[in-house]
Amino acid sequence: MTESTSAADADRSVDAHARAELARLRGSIDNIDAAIVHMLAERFKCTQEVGRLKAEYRLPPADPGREKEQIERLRRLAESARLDPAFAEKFLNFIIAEVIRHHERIAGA
Ligand SMILES: O=C(O)C(=O)C[C@]1(C(=O)O)C=C[C@@H](O)C=C1
Repeated sequence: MTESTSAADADRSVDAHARAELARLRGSIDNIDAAIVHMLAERFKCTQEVGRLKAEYRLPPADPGREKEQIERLRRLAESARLDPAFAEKFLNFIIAEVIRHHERIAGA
């Protein structure tokens, strides 16, 4: 075997290793994304019920006091999980904004 052939072999095996690692990590990412979708679907099932309850009892769609507690709790959880708390807060606010839109639609129906 020549020197250049063995260098090419080494390159190919690094490529194969990198491709295998990428495929493995992407497999886990796909599983995590699926879990997130399922968890969000369950959360929205609960909030749809909350929306119907609030509409029935003429309660306001948004509850800023509850949101403040949720954000404080989620920021603490994020910190202990080494996740950026600002990101966790933004993510929760994004979800809650969508929930409030659903509540408003239910109340207006
Ligand atoms: O807990 C409620 O009152 C809800 O309507 C649910 C929820 C949420 O998605 O967590 C949404 C809107 C409120 O402002 C607070 C919390």
